[in-house]
Amino acid sequence: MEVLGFVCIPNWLSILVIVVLLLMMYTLYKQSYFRSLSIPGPTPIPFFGITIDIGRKGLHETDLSLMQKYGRCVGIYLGNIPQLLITEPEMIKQILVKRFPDFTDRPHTLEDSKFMDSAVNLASGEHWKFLRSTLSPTFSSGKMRNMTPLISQCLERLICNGRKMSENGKSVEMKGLFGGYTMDVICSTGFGMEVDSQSNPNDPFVVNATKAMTANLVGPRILLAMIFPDFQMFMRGIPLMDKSAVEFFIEATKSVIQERRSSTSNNYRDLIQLMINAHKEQDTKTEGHVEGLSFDSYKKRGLTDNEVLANALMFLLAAFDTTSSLLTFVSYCLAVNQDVQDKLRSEIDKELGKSQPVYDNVFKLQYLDMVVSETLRIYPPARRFNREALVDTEICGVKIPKGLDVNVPICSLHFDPEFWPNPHKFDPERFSPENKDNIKPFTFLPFGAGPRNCIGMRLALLQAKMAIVGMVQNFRFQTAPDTEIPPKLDKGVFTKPVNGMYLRLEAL
Ligand code: HEM
Repeated sequence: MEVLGFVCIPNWLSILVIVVLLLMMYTLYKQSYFRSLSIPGPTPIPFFGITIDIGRKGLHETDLSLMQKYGRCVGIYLGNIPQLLITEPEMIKQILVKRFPDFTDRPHTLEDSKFMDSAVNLASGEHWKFLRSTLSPTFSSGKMRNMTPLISQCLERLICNGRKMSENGKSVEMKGLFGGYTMDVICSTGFGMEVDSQSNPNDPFVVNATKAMTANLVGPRILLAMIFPDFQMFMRGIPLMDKSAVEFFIEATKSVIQERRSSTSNNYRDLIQLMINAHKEQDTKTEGHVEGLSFDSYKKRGLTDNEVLANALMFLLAAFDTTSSLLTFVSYCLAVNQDVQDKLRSEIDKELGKSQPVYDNVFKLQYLDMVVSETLRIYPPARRFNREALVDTEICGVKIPKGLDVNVPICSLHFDPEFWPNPHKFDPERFSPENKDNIKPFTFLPFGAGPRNCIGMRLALLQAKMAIVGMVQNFRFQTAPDTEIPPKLDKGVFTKPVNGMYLRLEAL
């Protein structure tokens, strides 16, 4: 191609320049979204938005500094995907509770395969309503009480393992120890399976759960989806989660289902049995989500095979890392705050002595609840959750267009000095009966809020509280020379110690 009659540019170069120009126009157009809504936020880097910042500083630091600089309602771009970050309690309340019908769904940005759309955490509209109401009874207080003996067995193994590991006086890696306990609880309460992953950290359940949780968030699939959100439908076949790990869990779940269907016993009380009971023989080949199908029609249709599998997998993934992280950080906080540990041990001694923690006594321990709450404030296992605006709307004077991905950055809320004086200080007294009423509603959200909050909250708290009581009755958590203080944290969505959590367990 000739330019001005004398400069000759090769055709490939002209095409390249045109493509680059078109891509620039695309990204500039996408990244002008918040300007037109007059929502403040950082100037995005073309194509990447603020992803480079997140990669460098981590999600926690990035979210915190954005709130400090731009206020409680910030517009950011994940690549070219606009996301609204909200830390204004009144807005959060409106979105999660008061105007819930306008924000029922989670956005399908960076979504996984079609298969996982049938999991309750990703499902939408009437389909979500049907799944949530079918699965919710598994987490009722009656069901939790029935699950207590199963959890007690796992706790006995935890204590026994703690003793073995601490015998040589060396430090113990707590995330691994509690990971095994959490996995055992999930397998027995979710699948009716006895798995001793605590004695065997190489147990395939633990290995595959860890693999499945480590979604490749810097892989080409994610980068392309962030830069070209309009073309996501062409990327859906490429799974986010490790394929072999997902296949492992699908096969394990299928064999439990097969066993149960051929069994005549009706003694099973776990999640998988509840789902099997909600499965109807007719129409099992229908895809999970059916456009336009009403709640009543879903109920009539029953759970499909895919829905049973997807929700079994979700149950495992949602429960494993979150609950084991909570336990890991509680043990760390008790080791570096010996006065708090002493006070907790006194409460346990006074209320329970050496008797076993069970459903009816752990929820009565007030100081235990204060310690767990303060740990969840400083180390919320999940750092963000989100909703999608289903209509064009306005909340507290902010225009929110249909389709916008609205995020609640939990850490920013939990570290806001206006709501939490001296926010970096570990102080369970913030949650004492006298102080609790001063906590501003919607500023403490480790489990989210509203009709779409964490479905497993009660189970997570039960198994975590039982484990803390059991451990404090039998050991003193102590720091060791290899304890990292403060722990270096993972930069992603989940709060975990990057270099493990090494503590000494002094047997009592
Ligand atoms: C300490 C442990 C846990 C923490 C901190 C946690 C935190 C959260 C958060 C922040 C959300 C988003 C809530 C919202 O959008 O309002 C959530 C949702 C969810 N969690 Fe948990 N979770 C934990 C344990 C569990 C367990 C044990 C299970 C399952 C047994 C579970 C299953 C789910 C599911 C299915 C959802 C999606 C609910 C829906 O979309 O309807 N979680 N969790």
